[in-house]
Amino acid sequence: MTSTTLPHTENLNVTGFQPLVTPRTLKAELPTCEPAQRTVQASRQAVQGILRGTDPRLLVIIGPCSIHDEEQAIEYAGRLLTLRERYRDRMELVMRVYPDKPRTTVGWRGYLNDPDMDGQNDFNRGLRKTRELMLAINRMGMPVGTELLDPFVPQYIDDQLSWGAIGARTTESQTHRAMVSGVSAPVGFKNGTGGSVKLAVDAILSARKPHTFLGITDDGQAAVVSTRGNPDGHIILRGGTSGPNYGQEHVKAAGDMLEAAGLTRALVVDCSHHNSGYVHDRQLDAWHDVIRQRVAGDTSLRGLMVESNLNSGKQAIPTDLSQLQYGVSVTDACVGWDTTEAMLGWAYEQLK
Ligand SMILES: O=C[C@H](O)[C@H](O)COP(=O)(O)O
Ligand SMILES: C=C(OP(=O)(O)O)C(=O)O
Repeated sequence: MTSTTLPHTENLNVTGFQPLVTPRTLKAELPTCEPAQRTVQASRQAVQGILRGTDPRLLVIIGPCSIHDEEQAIEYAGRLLTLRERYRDRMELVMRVYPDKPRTTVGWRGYLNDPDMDGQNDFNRGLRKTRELMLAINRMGMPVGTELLDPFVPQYIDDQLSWGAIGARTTESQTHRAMVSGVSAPVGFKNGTGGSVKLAVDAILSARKPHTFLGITDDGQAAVVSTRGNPDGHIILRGGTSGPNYGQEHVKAAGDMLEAAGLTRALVVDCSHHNSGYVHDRQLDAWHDVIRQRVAGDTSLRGLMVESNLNSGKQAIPTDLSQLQYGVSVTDACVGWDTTEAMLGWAYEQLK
């Protein structure tokens, strides 16, 4: 067979390649600064201390399900910062800044993937805007936590993260476990969507070890990446298809599983997702229950996650983006600001 008659066998389903900005270029355009670095360093240490049991405070990761508007995110960060400072002797507040969203099937994949919400998927602009936003929030003094989904992304924002998460849909993925082994901040693994906590325990064990995998360098060169291992992996209980898993029996079972694996009995509970049945106000049930368990003496409960926004509920993304409602989630429904304030104030009193 001559080359002209060879069948075409590659890139049959690929429609394009576009150059990606390098991490070094982006960091040169948006360099970190002393106030941001101080926020990150202090909060990482606080989170590590809470997870390792040397800091008795409660970790609270709270904020919108997804970011879609930087001005609203900054307004939320400013309000949360006031509460962070007010409650800092009993709680370490980290803001959920989630620009990279996993989807069950398809849907808008977030500010990092499609910052203009127009289906153009301008990743270069999304990465720029994401780094710019995280830097601005850290500069204010508000620490940032995010879900790490696309394996290239940490190279662009690792220096801005106080805490990271691997989502329920990717906790079992070897790629994500290996990626976490190189992340500079503590990272929580959600239990699987089916409810399996074992997946998250396996993920912690894997991410603690050194790994070698394929990634990119700061210069955007494809590379074989070698890592040291991340000692601060932990479980995030988020419920599963069979129901919530924040009750006492589930918390005990997860703690026992960690202990049997030789790991610290340290848990974060996500009040949202299957723990709220995706009904935003039901996050309060988990919030109250878990804080009561902790106050009653369960020291394995180190942290809580809440999906909260300026305004409550959720909205579908309209074709005409000028119709978007201000401060309302475009992914999962969130509690609004008044509820957020009341939840944190109540917890502060209970944690006396
Ligand atoms: O946290 C947000 C969502 O639960 C997650 O991105 C999955 O969303 P979907 O089931 O609407 O695709
Ligand atoms: C997608 C999220 O959660 P989960 O992975 O638990 O569905 C999230 O926290 O935004």
